[in-house]
Parts: sequence; structure tokens; C-alpha cells
Amino acid sequence: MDAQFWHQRWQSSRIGFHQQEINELLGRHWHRLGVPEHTEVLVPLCGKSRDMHWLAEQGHNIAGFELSPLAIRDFFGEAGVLAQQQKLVHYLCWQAGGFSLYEGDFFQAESLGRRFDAAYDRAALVALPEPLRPLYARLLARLLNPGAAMLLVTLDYAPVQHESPPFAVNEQEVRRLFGADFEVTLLDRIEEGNSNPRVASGERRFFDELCFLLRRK
Ligand SMILES: C[S@@+](CC[C@H](N)C(=O)[O-])C[C@H]1O[C@@H](n2cnc3c(N)ncnc32)[C@H](O)[C@@H]1O
Repeated sequence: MDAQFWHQRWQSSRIGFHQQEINELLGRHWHRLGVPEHTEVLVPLCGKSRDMHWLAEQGHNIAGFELSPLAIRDFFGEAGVLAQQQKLVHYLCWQAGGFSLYEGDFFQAESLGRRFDAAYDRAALVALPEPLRPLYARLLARLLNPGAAMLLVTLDYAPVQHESPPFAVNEQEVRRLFGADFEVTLLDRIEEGNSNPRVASGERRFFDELCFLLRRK
């Protein structure tokens, strides 16, 4: 998935990953991380996710990273907010209220010289092809301070597809990717069963959403 893939998805509004509702696992488990109010939450590959509004309502500031200017424009536009823009070396930073959305490649994030105490990933790790996932995990380890907490939501389904996201990232893979730098706890698993159309049709045997707490060692 190169940048062009994602730009085209946004240009043609093929954004089936975008949820109108707040992610159920976020609402159910965020408080278990014990992240103090006012802590800035890192949201990699953020799209225009409404989950960022929910996190802001819990008293957090948001540092989102997103390739697509359309996603960021829509995020602020749909909220009826005018964002200020600031050009940085690798990013255009859009800022309004407690939101700083960095337009550009998340893999350049260290160039900002910043560290975070909390992070949230829904549909970010599973959007990355397999060779990029270890790089993503190692980058997060460098961006998060010791003791920092991250809520990670992944998908596990079978049979797996390798061509296009969302990719299946099961518990074993999460432990392999993050186990060296994070304590990994599986908090929850939602089994969609026949409420998932592809399971109901027999195309997939199962389709689960997994939720992990990652604590930076
Ligand atoms: C599957 S979507 C998920 C978006 C969001 N997390 C959500 O829950 O709606 C993945 C997003 O990551 C963005 N993206 C992909 N690769 C990226 C990268 N290297 N840096 C920043 N954003 C990226 C895409 O443009 C897309 O909006």
C-alpha cells in the first residue's frame, strides 16, 4: 500500500473503514489504561476518525498523523472548525482546539522530536502490509515514553487476505511485533459471527475484533 493507494481511496471516497459511531472497544476499555486528563494521545494513521472527538471529550489533546489532506480537511470541516496550518519539514500541521493533525507520512514522526504518553490505534496496524508492521511497532516503541499506554484494536479473520487492507493481525502476531518493548494484554475479543455478512455467506469462517493494552516497558 503506497501513498498513492490511500490518496486514491480518499479521492474516490472509498473509505469503508470510516465509522460513523465511536469504536465500541475504545468506549469500553479506554478508562482501563488510566491515562490522566490533558495527556496528549498519539493517533497514527488517523483518517478522519470520530474516535478522536471522543478522546478529546475525555479531556485529551490529540496528535494525529494522516497522509491525506482530504481526510484532515473533512475532519475539521465536519466539526465546523477552521484549522490553522503550519508548515514543518516533513508535515503540514493542521491545528484547532486540542487537535494537531500532521499531514504526511507517519514514518517520519521522529523528525518532530516529540515523545508521547498515550496512543490509540484502530485500523492503523491492520492497514499496513506485513513488511511494514515491524517498522511500525519499533517506531511506536521509540515515540512512547516508558510507562506509556496504548489501546490497539486489530482484526482477526480467516481465511486471511493478503492483497488489500484490512489485514488480519492476530494475537500471536501482536505479541511477536510488540512483545520486546511492551507488556501486551489482550483485553477483549468481539466475535462478529453471522452478523458479519462474509461470515454469514460462508466466505469467511470467522471475523473477530481484538483489543489490546500495550504498556511501554
Ligand atoms: C484504514 S484507514 C483508518 C483510519 C482511522 N484510523 C479510522 O479508524 O478511521 C488508514 C488510514 O491511514 C492513512 N495512512 C496510510 N499510510 C499512512 C502513513 N504512512 N502515514 C500516515 N497516514 C497513513 C490512510 O490515508 C488512511 O486514512
